[in-house]
Formats: sequence, structure tokens, C-alpha cells
Amino acid sequence: MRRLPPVLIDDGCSRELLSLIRTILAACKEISFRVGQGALSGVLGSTLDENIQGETQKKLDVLSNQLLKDILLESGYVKAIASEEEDYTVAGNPDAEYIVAFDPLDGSSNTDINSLVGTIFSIMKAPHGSDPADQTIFMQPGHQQVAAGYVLYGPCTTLALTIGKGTRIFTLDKTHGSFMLTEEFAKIPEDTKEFAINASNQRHWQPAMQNYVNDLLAGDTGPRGKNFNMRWIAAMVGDVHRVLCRGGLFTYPADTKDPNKPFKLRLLYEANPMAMLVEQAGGIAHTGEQRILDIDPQEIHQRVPVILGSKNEVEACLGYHK
Ligand SMILES: O=P(O)(O)OC[C@H]1O[C@](O)(COP(=O)(O)O)[C@@H](O)[C@@H]1O
Repeated sequence: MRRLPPVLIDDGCSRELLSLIRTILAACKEISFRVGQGALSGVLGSTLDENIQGETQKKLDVLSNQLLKDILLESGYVKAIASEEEDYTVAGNPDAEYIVAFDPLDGSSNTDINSLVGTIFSIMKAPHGSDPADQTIFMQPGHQQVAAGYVLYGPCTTLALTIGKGTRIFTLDKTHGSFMLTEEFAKIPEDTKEFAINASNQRHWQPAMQNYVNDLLAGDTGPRGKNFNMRWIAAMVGDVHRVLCRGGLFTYPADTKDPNKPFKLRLLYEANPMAMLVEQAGGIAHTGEQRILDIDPQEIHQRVPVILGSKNEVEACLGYHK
């Protein structure tokens, strides 16, 4: 089995970008250890604080954010960072080439029940000569990403990573601390019988999504002519990993549950990196109106609807939105 650095070098990854990716993974190894300690190290439960999005912060959210923030800023490889747990972007080394947006602990509602959580990251080039304190340097469409990935903390610790040359899957060898290549290239099957959606929101969905899901649930006697199965891990990192491994459709659509917040998932550090990983594995990632990677971001914590996964199934879903 091959270790991560030579794999990326063979894929044409620059030394600087490799060093930055290894820096992120060093923090993720520590997070993997802390998540694995659970109640033994007092990291479960919530803090009394809320992030700018009005979400109560879990202790592991804050810990993971601090680990990533400290190691990235100390590394000198980043001009600035954006995080789900930081109200504003944080300036770094003005001479650095890259900027990083990350969700330090996705699926945080799962931390206290020993279920799947993960770290999601997106790497872009810093505009030349730009000011590290200028938040607008993050306002780049997702197709500008030079790398994207997630680390999934589950029974084993898994990394899905792309630098635009396909999506590769690595597994952390906890004895040596190395990420080993365990899936040369993830290939998402074009067809599927599996979908993931939080069905408890059904009454709040738009008619197009209502009709699409009703036809899935109608089974082989219905308009789709086949039986579908549903899964929901309540952690995008876990649901997308399943899609990369065996196909499927994952969606968090627009809904009317909270008129001030029609969308759930964040563009910069959830939708964009996942969209790049999925597209590089042969899938589609869309909002229902446009390709996610073509969206021009307006805000750091902007939210978007997400429909992604197996090519033919996403196209079928989009057919209901036309
Ligand atoms: O609680 P719900 O509606 O099931 O939402 C779950 C979704 O929210 C998320 O947990 C995102 O929020 P966090 O990053 O704050 O955990 C996604 O990972 C997941 O797909």
C-alpha cells in the first residue's frame, strides 16, 4: 500500500500544496484521537456558546476548530482561513499562496452518541497581492478549488481527497500515523436504489422535491418502477462517504421550516468541497437550479440547497425541478 505523499507527488501535486494538506491532516489525526477518547477525555457535551449561525457549539467543535486554526496559522502556509466556528475569516501569512475554508467537525449533533463525524476542507489560491484580512478573497466559485477533502471519524479514520485528478480514498494506519491509499479512485455508480434526506422535513419541502421523494417511496409499482431504500446519518460527511463508496443520492433541499434560513448546508466549507469530490468521482452536485461549483459566493457562511450523487439519479431528481 502506498502512503499519501508519494501518491500526491505522482499526481502532480506541488510541494507547497502537499505541505499544506499534510498540515491539515496532522490536525485531523489529533482530532481523530480526541473523538476516539470520547467521554474518557471530557470532550463530549456542549459549551454555553453559540457560533455566528446561532448554533450551540459542542466542546468538540471548539476543540477541533482550535486545533486546525492553530496549526494552519503557525504553519505559515495560509494567507487566511475561514471556519464554520469563526464568525469572520482569520488572517495568516501575507506572503502565503493558499487560503483554506473548513468545517472542523461536521455532524456535530452526532458527537455525544458515538456516531459519525468528520472534518471537511477546501483549498483555494489566494489572489496575488491580496490583503489577508480581506474576506472577499474567499468569494471564489468552487471550480477554483485546487484541492478538497474530508476526514471521516468512524470505526476507522478515512480520508477522501482530490487535487483535481480524481478522488482518492486513504485510511489512517493508527500504528504508524500514516494515511495509506486504500481506494485508487472512487467511482460513483451512475444508477442507484438508495437516497438520503431528512424525511422529517417533508411537509416543508417545495413541490418538486415532494413529488420526487413520493415517487421514490412508491416503489416498483410507482412511476420509477423500482424499490428505493433510505439512509440518513445526519452527518453530511458520512452520507457523502457512502455515496462515494456505493453510489446514492444525498440531498438537503430548500425548505420553508424557517423562512429566514431556507437552506441548511454551507457553500464554502460543506457544499463546495463535497461537490468537487463527487464530480471528480463521476457524480453530479447541483442546487436544483445550477451546478454547485459555478456559484459565485456572496458571504462566508452562505447556505445553499444540495442535491448530489449518482449521475442518472441526480438527473432524474433535477427532472422534477425543471
Ligand atoms: O439535523 P439534520 O436536519 O438531520 O441535519 C443534518 C445535517 O446538518 C449537518 O450536521 C451540518 O451541520 P454541522 O456542520 O453543524 O454539523 C450536516 O452534516 C448534516 O447533513
